[in-house]
Amino acid sequence: MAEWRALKNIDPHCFACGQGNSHGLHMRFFSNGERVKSRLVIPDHLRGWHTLVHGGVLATILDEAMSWAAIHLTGHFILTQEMTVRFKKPVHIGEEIRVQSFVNERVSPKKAGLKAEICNMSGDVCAESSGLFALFTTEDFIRKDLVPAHMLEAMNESMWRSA
Ligand SMILES: CCCCC/C=C\C/C=C\C/C=C\C/C=C\CCCC(=O)SCCNC(=O)CCNC(=O)[C@H](O)C(C)(C)COP(=O)(O)OP(=O)(O)OC[C@H]1O[C@@H](n2cnc3c(N)ncnc32)[C@H](O)[C@@H]1OP(=O)(O)O
Repeated sequence: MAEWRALKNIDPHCFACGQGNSHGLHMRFFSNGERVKSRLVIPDHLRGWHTLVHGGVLATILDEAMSWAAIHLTGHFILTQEMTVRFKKPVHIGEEIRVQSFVNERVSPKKAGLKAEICNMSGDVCAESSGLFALFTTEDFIRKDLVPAHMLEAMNESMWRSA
C-alpha cells in the first residue's frame, strides 16, 4: 500500500479544515491513494451534553472527510447531495479521534457514494456515515457560481497533489 501523504489546503476559512478559522476544527488530511484520513481532538466549545461531543459536529467531521476523499480520489469538485450518520458510541471533548473515508461506489459519471468512520483511540467505531456526492468538472463547477474561479484554479494547481 502507498505511503500516506499530506494533502494541500488553499482555504484557511473553512469551519472544518481551515487552519485560520479560530472557531473551527483545523482538520488536516492525508491520502494513500485509496483512503483519506485525519485525526483531531474536538475543542471544548463544541460540546453537547456535558463532555459529550455534539452529534452535528461529528456529522461535519464525517462530511468533511467524505468530501476530501471525493475530491482527492475522483479528481472532481463536489457537493454533498445527501448523507446518513449512525452514532454508535459517545465521543468526548478532549479525546483524540481518527476519521477515515473512501469512495465506496461510482454510481454514475456525475455521482459517487462515499463512506467514512470515526474511531476512538481504542479502535472502537464511534460514528459512521454514507454519502452521495455530485461530481463536477471545473467548467461545470465554475458555471454553478458557488466558488470564485481563481480559488478553483488554485485548487486545481495544488489540491490533487501532496503538500
Ligand atoms: C467543494 C469544492 C470547494 C472548493 C473551494 C476551494 C478551495 C477550498 C479548499 C479545500 C476545500 C476542500 C474540501 C471541501 C470540503 C468540503 C466541502 C463540503 C461539501 C458540502 O457540504 S457542500 C454544501 C451542502 N450541499 C449543497 O449545498 C448541495 C445543494 N444541492 C445541489 O446543488 C443539488 O441538489 C445537487 C447538485 C447536489 C444535485 O443536483 P441533482 O442531481 O438533483 O440535479 P438537479 O436537477 O438539481 O441539477 C440542478 C442543476 O445542476 C446541474 N448538475 C447537477 N449535478 C451536476 C453535476 N454533477 N455536474 C454538472 N452539472 C450538474 C444540473 O445539470 C442542473 O443544471 P440546469 O439547472 O442548468 O439544468
